[in-house]
Amino acid sequence: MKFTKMHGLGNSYIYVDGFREKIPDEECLPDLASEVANPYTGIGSDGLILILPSNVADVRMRVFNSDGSEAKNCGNGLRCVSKYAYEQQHVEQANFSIETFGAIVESQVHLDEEGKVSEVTVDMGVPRLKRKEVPMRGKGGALEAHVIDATEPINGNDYTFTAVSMGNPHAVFFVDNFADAPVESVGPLVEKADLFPEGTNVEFISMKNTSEIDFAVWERGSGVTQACGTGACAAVVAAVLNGEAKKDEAITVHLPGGDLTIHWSSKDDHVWMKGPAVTVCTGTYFPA
Ligand SMILES: N[C@@H](CCC[C@H](N)C(=O)O)C(=O)O
Repeated sequence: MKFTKMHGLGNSYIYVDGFREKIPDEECLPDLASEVANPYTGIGSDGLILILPSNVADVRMRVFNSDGSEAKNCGNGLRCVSKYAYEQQHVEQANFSIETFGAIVESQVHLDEEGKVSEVTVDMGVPRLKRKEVPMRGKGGALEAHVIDATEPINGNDYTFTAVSMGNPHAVFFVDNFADAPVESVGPLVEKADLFPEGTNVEFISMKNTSEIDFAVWERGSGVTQACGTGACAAVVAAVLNGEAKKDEAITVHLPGGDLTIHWSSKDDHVWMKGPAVTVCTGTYFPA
């Protein structure tokens, strides 16, 4: 199976081109994702992404985490899929659409002087804020309410966070001491809490000022990663909802792997993400 390894700020996936390659049977995909992600016996990545033809958009993206679970969205993946689709001429224009699990997003590639895609802007759509949309468990009217700076019990302790869906779920924690953010202790505990029927990605953020955010993440299905594009969008949404940042202002999110520029537009409520996409290598993988 031919593959391309790409990363967005160190959040790396193995990309398989379904326009050219026969994609393995559906039931094999979770195991394949775990296998290719393994740094010792596989290629090494945060998961697997399929680039596929679409009936409703120019390209379709499917994302599998390194534990084999399928995710509904991936911001860094969208930028890498955009670079791949443009450079491999699956699309002809610099602006095109990508089908994700349940949504269609618009992407625009930016070229360097050699005509290669260096950066990509993606319209990440409208954040979903209702408890039932995240999704989070709750009763009656609470399911319609937003979860902003809310304190919820998890495994007998109280945790305060803001919940945002960017097509996938995020629990965003503001931390005072960013260097000591409990990413590896609180991250997995919240990821798998019963409160989140589909699990959640968990972000720890700290405002440097009103236009810069320090960011660390525990990703659902992959653990600590260098970057999470949807997580960075959720962080900006959480910052605005908590009065720490403003809509329509470009916010720089400092992730472990580098910076993303995000803004939440008041015009149409859409969140926009701009950042790099990088090709690491291509090769042939021999499935077990
Ligand atoms: N790294 C991604 C998100 C990948 C999926 C996520 N772990 C989930 O299960 O929702 C990004 O850049 O957004």
